[in-house]
Amino acid sequence: MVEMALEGSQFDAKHYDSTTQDILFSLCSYNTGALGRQENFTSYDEVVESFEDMSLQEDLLRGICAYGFEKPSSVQQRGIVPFCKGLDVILQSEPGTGKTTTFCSGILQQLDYNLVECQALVLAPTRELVQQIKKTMLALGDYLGVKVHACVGGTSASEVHKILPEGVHVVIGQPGCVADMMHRQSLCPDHIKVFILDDMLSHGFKDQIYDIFQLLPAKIQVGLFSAVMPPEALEITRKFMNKPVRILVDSARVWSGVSLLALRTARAKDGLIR
Ligand SMILES: Nc1ncnc2c1ncn2[C@@H]1O[C@H](COP(=O)(O)OP(=O)(O)OP(=O)(O)O)[C@@H](O)[C@H]1O
Repeated sequence: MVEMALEGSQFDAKHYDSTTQDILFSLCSYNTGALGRQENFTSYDEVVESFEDMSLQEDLLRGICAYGFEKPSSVQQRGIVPFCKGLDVILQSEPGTGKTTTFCSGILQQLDYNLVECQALVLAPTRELVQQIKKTMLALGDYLGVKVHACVGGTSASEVHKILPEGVHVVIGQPGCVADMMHRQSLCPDHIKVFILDDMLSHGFKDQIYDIFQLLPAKIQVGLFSAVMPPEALEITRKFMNKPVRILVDSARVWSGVSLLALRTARAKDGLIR
């Protein structure tokens, strides 16, 4: 989680260089040749300009509203609905543009709250990011009663054994810690139906990500959220994703229509400003 620009002024051209374009292009053309280029992707152009029109559960809408969000960012306008429909999603946009809120909403909408088992697994590269995602998930899911466990390096095995039997809906963690929990069978993957990689691909965790994929159920929704799309993204898409929706949002208009007050309220709640 980084400080965000209120005026959308932080566009960093290096995130959108020709390599990115090449990778997105190769994502399109994988294994299909020019004629079948779109076959490996789901085309999805819908833009939903208000949270109320996204067919979200009442209690999720209440959580979004209580957090101070009035209008979705461009990323959220394009990403929340396909994610809620269970589609695989690749979403690229710069930090601080609303990606975390997008996948948290998508997960919260799809959980079965009568089943207290881990149904969604989120991987993030750092302890701080894991804690921030947990905070957002708990805040948005407050009225739904979501149970979330953060799994970061340094958590003792006995602590994990204490927490997990009480039941969770979502586990968010650093990859080493999550892999360890799964190998020790402290975390049962049988009910996991959503798997998110948040900002993981530029951090060199490929082997751990592959390891975790092998332990997950075969039929799973995958979301790839990142500011950059390194070549590993192509490989993950080929191996593990099913006709994903691609969303690439230019930062210039990402907060268009979102009030300064809403942004300031959310930033204050996130501890980014006083
Ligand atoms: N619709 C909205 N209205 C107002 N504020 C919002 C909205 N969506 C997100 N925010 C706030 O904007 C900030 C960035 O949002 P978020 O964490 O979802 O972005 P991100 O792209 O995941 O960032 P990062 O990549 O740095 O984790 C947070 O403080 C969040 O609370």
